[in-house]
Amino acid sequence: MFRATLNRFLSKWKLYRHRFVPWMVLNLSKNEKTLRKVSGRSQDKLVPDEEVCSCLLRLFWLLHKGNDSQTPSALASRTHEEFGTSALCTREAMLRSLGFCIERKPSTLPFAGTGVFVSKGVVPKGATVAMYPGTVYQAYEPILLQSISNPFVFRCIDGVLVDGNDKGISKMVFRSCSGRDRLGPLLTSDTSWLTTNPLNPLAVGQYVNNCSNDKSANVCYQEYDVPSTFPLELRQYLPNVNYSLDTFQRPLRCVILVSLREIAAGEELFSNYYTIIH
Ligand SMILES: C[S@@+](CC[C@H](N)C(=O)[O-])C[C@H]1O[C@@H](n2cnc3c(N)ncnc32)[C@H](O)[C@@H]1O
Repeated sequence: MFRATLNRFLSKWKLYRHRFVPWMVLNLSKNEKTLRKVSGRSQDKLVPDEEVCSCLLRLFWLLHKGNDSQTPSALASRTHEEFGTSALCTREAMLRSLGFCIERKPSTLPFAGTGVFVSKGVVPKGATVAMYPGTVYQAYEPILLQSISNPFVFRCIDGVLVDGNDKGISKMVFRSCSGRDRLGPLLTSDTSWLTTNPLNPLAVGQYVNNCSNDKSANVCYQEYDVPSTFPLELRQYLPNVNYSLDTFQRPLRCVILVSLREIAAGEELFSNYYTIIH
């Protein structure tokens, strides 16, 4: 009995420790060696930034066309129920612009909670399948409090952290930073990923589970720094925000999930939590 509980705790810890900031800091160099061994190509982008950008723009323009009758502040003040009725439209926009839909459902893995599945269409190899939403912290910024018991903190290769937790203090921080950065009535980030029906249907990447021996990775993480040329009116669909105002000048870091092979409808997405991205 005690042994079974201990084993359960140890296997949970093995998955969580890669998201626990003090552990990450203490194991940085060791991790990077392991990660390089696991991923083999820790430095390379699978898909060029231009391709990622054009895919996001295709989806965002379509979402925008559906929403342009409403002001950004009206969109921001929508209730969960109103988002619920528009979930169909956002999925329709995703299917039309990308050729597939994804959604959150109970994972096929026992005790793994929620996972992300392809629900319609086929994901081709090298497609932008999801985005990792959350507050972006530079390596020197304070995140210890937010990271406690938080399995959603993602570390990029340069030490930048993305907190994709949609609950508690993480949720409050995201909302507050997003409100701070709005330009008059114009929003520069999307807070609806904190609800059950994100306006940007890609913004569920934080729920992708880790691969295992019998469920190999079909997606991997890749950094995408939003260029200054990214249309201002479409920034309201980006599910990331900088923690500090002094980082407002640098390109916003987004993390996307790229398909490693063709993925059919019904399949669950799995990443490798060890994979370092660039
Ligand atoms: C970033 S969250 C992923 C979303 C999570 N499934 C949920 O419902 O909140 C990471 C956590 O999911 C669970 N998890 C992820 N991959 C798993 C796996 N292969 N087996 C068991 N649990 C897993 C672990 O609890 C881990 O700490």
